[in-house]
Order: sequence, then structure tokens, then C-alpha cells
Amino acid sequence: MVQQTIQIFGRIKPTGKPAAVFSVDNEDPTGASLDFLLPRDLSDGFVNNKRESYKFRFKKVFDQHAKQEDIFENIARPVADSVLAGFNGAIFAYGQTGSGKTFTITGGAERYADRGIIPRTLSYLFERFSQDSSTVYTMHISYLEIYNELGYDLLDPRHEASRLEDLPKVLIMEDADQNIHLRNLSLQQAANEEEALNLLFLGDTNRMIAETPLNQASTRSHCIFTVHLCRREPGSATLQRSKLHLVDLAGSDRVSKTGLNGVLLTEAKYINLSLHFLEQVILALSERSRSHIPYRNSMLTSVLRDSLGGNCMTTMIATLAVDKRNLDESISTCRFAQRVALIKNEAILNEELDPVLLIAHLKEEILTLKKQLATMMGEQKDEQLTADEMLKLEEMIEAFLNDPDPDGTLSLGRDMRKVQHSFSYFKRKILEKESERHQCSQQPPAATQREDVYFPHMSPVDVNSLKEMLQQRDNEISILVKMLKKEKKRADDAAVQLSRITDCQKLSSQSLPNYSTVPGFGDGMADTLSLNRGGQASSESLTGEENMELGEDVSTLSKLTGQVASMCPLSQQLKSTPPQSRDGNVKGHQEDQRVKVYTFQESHEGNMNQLSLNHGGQVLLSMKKGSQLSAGKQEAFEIFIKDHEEQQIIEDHKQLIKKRSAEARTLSEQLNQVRNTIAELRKQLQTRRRQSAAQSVEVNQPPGEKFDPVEEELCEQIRREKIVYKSAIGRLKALSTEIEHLQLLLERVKVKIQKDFQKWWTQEASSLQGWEPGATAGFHTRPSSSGTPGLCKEFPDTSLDRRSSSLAQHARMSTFLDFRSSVSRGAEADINPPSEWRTLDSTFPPTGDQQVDADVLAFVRARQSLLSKNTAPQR
Ligand SMILES: Nc1ncnc2c1ncn2[C@@H]1O[C@H](COP(=O)(O)OP(=O)(O)OP(=O)(O)O)[C@@H](O)[C@H]1O
Repeated sequence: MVQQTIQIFGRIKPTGKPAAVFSVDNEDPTGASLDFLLPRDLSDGFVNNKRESYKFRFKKVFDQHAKQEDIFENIARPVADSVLAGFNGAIFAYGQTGSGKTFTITGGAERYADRGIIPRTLSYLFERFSQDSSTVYTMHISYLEIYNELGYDLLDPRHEASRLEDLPKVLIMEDADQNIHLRNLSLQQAANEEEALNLLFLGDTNRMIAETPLNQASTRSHCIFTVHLCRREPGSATLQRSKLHLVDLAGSDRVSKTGLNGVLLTEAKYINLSLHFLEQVILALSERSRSHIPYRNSMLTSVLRDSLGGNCMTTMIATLAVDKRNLDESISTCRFAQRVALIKNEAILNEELDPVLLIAHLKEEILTLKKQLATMMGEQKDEQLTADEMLKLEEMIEAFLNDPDPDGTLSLGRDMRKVQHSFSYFKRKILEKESERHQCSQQPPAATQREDVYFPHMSPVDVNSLKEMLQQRDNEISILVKMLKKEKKRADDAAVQLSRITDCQKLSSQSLPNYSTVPGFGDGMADTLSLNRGGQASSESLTGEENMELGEDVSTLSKLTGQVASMCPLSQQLKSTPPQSRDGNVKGHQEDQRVKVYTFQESHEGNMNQLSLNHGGQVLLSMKKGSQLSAGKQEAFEIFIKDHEEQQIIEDHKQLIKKRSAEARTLSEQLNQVRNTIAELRKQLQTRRRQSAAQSVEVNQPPGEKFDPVEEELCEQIRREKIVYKSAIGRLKALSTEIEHLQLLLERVKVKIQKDFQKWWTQEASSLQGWEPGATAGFHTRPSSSGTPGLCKEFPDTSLDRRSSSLAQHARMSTFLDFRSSVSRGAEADINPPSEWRTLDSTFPPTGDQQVDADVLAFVRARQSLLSKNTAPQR
């Protein structure tokens, strides 16, 4: 058991605003401190004008310059290590809204280096799994969101990208031993880092989709990402199960300060209530005399029960925004942290026995004990050994006697009959030997040398030379047999390699060099790197790990190749279906025009549309069959994306991915060269060895005894190339992880843009529907310079949310486009126009662009006059 108080860290968010006066001291060996100084004349809000300074103790305080990597190394890595060792762990971020909780726990979306604790911890855990081949690890992940005291499963595969209310509701159940169980919270297995990161991405996307204007999820809900680890040694009945909670709490802002009312106030009260209950639990835990801890008061405290005052190594990060305006909130966060620091947890190793394995072990033990008991009790079988049994036993005894190993044993089991039969057999043998010796002593002297018997006419010199020849032939044969074995093994390996490469090739595109064409590379290389040292023939093989690495490389590269290929889906798309320009013409097929395909779901129309962005920021929108998206909406979407604030992030990510893929390609070319070099060196080495072996036979010297500088040099070169190869493959793996992460970030931005567009479009659509001629609600008219009254009505910019007036302009344009296409549809069908078109000045939705409005008006008038002519009675 490990007793430990909850570890408290502080993290200060970089601020562009004037910062309060504070100082950080991390030098004190007893712990760090954070001091706030409040000058009496501080007018920007302060907590208590009687006190002028506040001092808070932390394990360590990270200032504005701290990197995400520092946070992981100092805070998360030790917790992850203890989780790997079988203890429960928890890290939770607490602080006011916008102080950097999500940034710390999950990370920022803008840069790879901004990855937070969750992705870094996942990466670290999988790296550790791969280093420990003697243990089997299994990882499951759950992701829970608590909003207004209700739990939602963010990882349910049936509800990808759903609204919060559509997600499965998680219920708390308590068993007879007061253990908490979360019903409906799915546990998803993650077999590798990629799968784990995808789960994180899925959860975060659900969290984002579930956001409504009333529920800014990250601000108003608590999120608990839990890694469930199971660890066992093969064959052992003992399992170690541990959990790691990574918690992003809701903003801790005080209700009075939020200035909210209505639903938001209720919500804020819920948040405050759950944080209040969290505080109550913490207070109760810090008072030693308290026997009752009010965990059950809220869902948050129930779920985190183990992490607070229980079996867990817990760490809290107090996130602080130290600008003057937020000083009081920062001080209150620090006060909370000081109380948390008093809580003592008792973490125990979570070992349990696997019942199935345990039963099997116990059965085996019972059987052994029964047998031992039978032997000890002298229980004997009455019947005699059969002839067959005796024959087998005698064969065993013969084998035992002929075994040159002096330590060889004869296992007879616990059957006394066999023991007795063996003794009588030995006795018979000894007697036979003695009688033979006796007979020999009575016979006349025989030829003492065998040679004399078999070669009576040969002189001893001839016999010796024959013996030497025989010895040489023996050597030759043994060398050839060895070589034959090696060749056979290599052929087998090559067959395995070939099948593996065929699999890889199926996955990979043609853009990277094909490593499978390099002969004998991979596991075959390992066993032939024999190095001659000091005349000693030694076989220096690659270690198991190296073998594994080399074996894995093809799949790593193939995976990377797949990624690189998936980064340019349009290049494939272009091959099959060239994109259409807005007017329906096929666009030029440019080599470098790589486009990321964006797909979004029209929730209210149920139509799937595909949006493509190219590198120049140009937008291509293509619709799947059956889509009803109007041209205006398509165009609005294109413009919307161009102006979207995240567009720059998309561009940056794409550029970075492109750069990294180019690096990966260069690196893989280098790798290919190194592999070719190694293959060539290996060939030379083999030839050299064959020659040396043949020479040794000629001079009658055991092979490999003579030091060969050429061979040594070849081995040295191979070793050097191996080092280059290993470092390149390491870099390639790192690039692969980075590209994967960047792609996930891109996906996340993509979802955000789609969501923003949908929200904006819905708002615009409802504004337009509510528009009535002359209506004053939200609209006003301004005189038209073209003298067309009522044509230039302005859309209220307030309805455009945060969007600038340029988006208002786009909205007008899309309205116009919708209108234009409706008009032309009507003209084509030559049916009676809808009644609302008939009175132009009162029903025509304005575009805001005077020229365009005038054009449209002229067109509609012309059309109307045409229709009136057509419908006029024929004279
Ligand atoms: N250490 C930091 N370095 C750079 N940017 C940061 C840092 N901390 C926070 N930010 C940025 O500040 C903004 C707010 O941060 P974040 O969303 O993490 O706050 P939060 O405490 O989770 O807020 P909420 O309670 O609303 O969820 C984000 O844009 C984030 O990228």
C-alpha cells in the first residue's frame, strides 16, 4: 500500500492582458510557492482589501512559458508509471472558465506540439507496452460527460456525432459492497495508439456536436476520460487491473460573477452545486474525525469516489488565468487546491486472480499431490508388467546406458514394478559383462588394432593418411550441411517475408519504394551477421528487439505510405471522378491539386454533401446522388469556409502534413538505399565466407579459426549501416505518429466548420423566413439609389452572430442565388409562378447589392411581362 496526499500543481496560462502581480518560487526544496501581491490601489477587482498578499504552496508551479511536454513529463508520466505498476491514478484539472483546463488535459487543436496529457499518456503507455514483451497488456477506454447531473457516454459507437440528448444516458449503480458501477458507459478496447487516439477524437467530436449555445460543453460539463488497464504475465493466474481517470472539470466560476439568468443560471447552479459537493467531499476527507464522506450527493463525486480519499494516486492541476480581472477567481482556485492537498489517499496494488486459470492450476496441483500421496503410501499395482511394457522399459534403460552424458537420468515414474525390473536388468547386464571378460581372458591374443583387422595389407602410414582424409571429408561435410541448413532457413524466411510483403503491398500505395524487392532483408539478415573476432568464429545475431524492429519496418512503412496516400484523397478522387466546377465544367486535372474531402450531414434534410478544399483555399462542392442542396447554399458554404477563422489552421495543418509527408518520402528513399547497401554487403560477406571455408578445408584447418580483416571490415560496415537504418526507421515512426495526429486535428476542425456552417445557415434561413415586406422586426429599409423603393432592405448584422459583415454579404448572395435558381426553374417549367413572385416590390427578397437587385428585378419583370403576354387571350 502507498500512502500519499493528493499532489497539487499550478499552471499559469499565458495572458495578453495586464497580469496581476505574482511571483513563482520553484527553488524551495520543500515545495513550490505562488505569491499574489495586491496593492491597495488595485482597482480592477480584488478579493479582500485588508490583505495585501497571498501565498499558496504547490508541488510545482508551471509559469506561462511551460510547454505541454513539461506538463506531461512532470505530472502525467509519474502517474502513468504507477498505473502501469497496477495502482489507480487520476489527474484532474480545476480552474475558472478559459484558464486552460481543456488545453492541459486534451490539448490545443492548432499544433502537434500542443497535444495535451491524454494523447501523450496514450502514446507513452503503448510505448511501454511494446518494451515489455514478457507481459500481456489490454487497454479499454471510456469517456463520460456529466452535464446537469446527468451522465452521457461519449463513445457509444451507435451514436457517432450525436446531439447530447441522443447519447446513451449513464446511470450510477451501487452494489452490496458499495462499489460504484456505471451502467450504459461503454468500454472500448484500444489495441494500439491509433485506435486509442481515434476514440479520443470520437469522444471530443461528440462533445463538440453536443454543444448548444446553452451548453458550451467544455465550460459547463465535466468530462472523464478513463483508461482501464489489465496486465498479466502469460500463464500466471494473477491479473493486475488499474484505472487512470483524466478529468476536465467544468469552469469553477462563481455564479454571482457569471451574471447569468434563466436556464443558464440553473445550469450554472448545477455546475456550482457539483463543484460545491466536490468541495464538501474534499473538506470531509481533510477532517480526520469525519466518518461519513458525502460522495453520493453528486454524480461527479460518486464517479471519482476512488480518486478522492481512496485507492488512487491522485494529482490535481490548478489552472490559473492571472490577469488582474481574474485575480479573485485565481485566488479561490488556489484556496481550493490547498484544501485538496490535505487529502491522503491509500493506493493499493489492484491484483486479482483469474478464476479460470486459478481453477486449472488448483486441479493440476491436486493431481500432483494425489500421485505423491500414492507413492508415499506405498500403494502398488498387483499385476505384472506386460511383455510390451518390459520391452519399452528395457529400451529406455539401454538409451540411458548409452547416453554419454554423465548427468543423464532415467525417469521411471512412481511405479515400483518398473524400479524392480530396472534393477534386475542392471544385474543381468553386469553378469553378462563379467562372463564376457572372463571368456576374453582365455582366448589367444587378437589383433589389437582395428586397422589390422580391416586393412591387413596397409602400412600404419597409409592408414594415418586415410584417416586424415576422412577427417577432412568430415569437416567438409559438416560445413556443407551447415550452409545447407542456413540456405533452407533463408528460403523459409523469404517465403514468410514474401507473404508479409504481399499483405503490406495490398495496403500501401505505389508512391514509396518497394522494400520487398530487396533480397533477404528483414529477419533473414539477422542470423547471418557472423563476425570473426580474434580467430574465433562467432555468430553475432540481432537481438530479438532488433529483429522485431526490422520485421516491423515494412508494415510501418506501408502504414505510413497509406497515410501519405490518404492525405491526398482527391488525387484518387480525381482519377475516378474529376471534380466539376460550379458551372458544371470539368476542372483541369492538375497533378499537385490535392484536396481533402469534407463530408457533412444535413441533419434536417438528410442529404449528404461532399465538400472539397484544395490547397489554394479554393472550395469545390460536389453532391452525392439525390442531394437537394441548392446552388445558393453550396456557394454560401464555399464562401463560408473561405472566411472561416479556422481556415488558416486547416491551411497550416495541410502544409505541415505535406511537409512531413515529403520528409517521410525522402526518409524512405534513404532507407531503401541503406537496405540495398546492407543486402549488397551481406552478399559480399557470404561469398567471402564461402571462400574462407573452402580454403580452410584445403589447408586442413578448422573453418573460422583464421582472422580475416576483409570479413571484419564487411561486418563493421554492416553494423554502421544498421545504426543508420535504425535511426531512420525511428524518425519515420515519429513522423507517422505526427501525421496521424495532424490528420485527427484536421478532422476536428472540419467537424467544427460543418457545425458552424449549419448553425449559421439555420439562423439565416429562419431570418429569411421571418422576413416580410415592410416588417420592422430586425430589418430596416434604406432608400435605394436606383430609385427602387423597398428593394434594398438590409439584413440585421446582429443575426449573423460573430460573423462579420462580409458574411452578411455572402448570405445575401446565397439568398440571391437561391432565388435566381428558383426563378429559372419556374421559367423552364413554364408554369404559373408562385403567387409571391407576382408582386415584385413586396415579395422579392433583396440581395443587398444594388446592381444585382436591379438585374434580378429587370429579369423578373421581363419574365412577368412575357407570361402575361402568353396568358393574354388570343385574338
Ligand atoms: N498554456 C496555454 N498556452 C497556450 N494557450 C492556452 C493555454 N492555456 C489555455 N490556452 C488557450 O486559452 C483558451 C481557453 O483554454 P481552455 O479551453 O483550455 O480553457 P478551459 O479552462 O478548458 O475553459 P472551459 O472551462 O471553458 O472549458 C484556448 O484557446 C486555449 O488554446
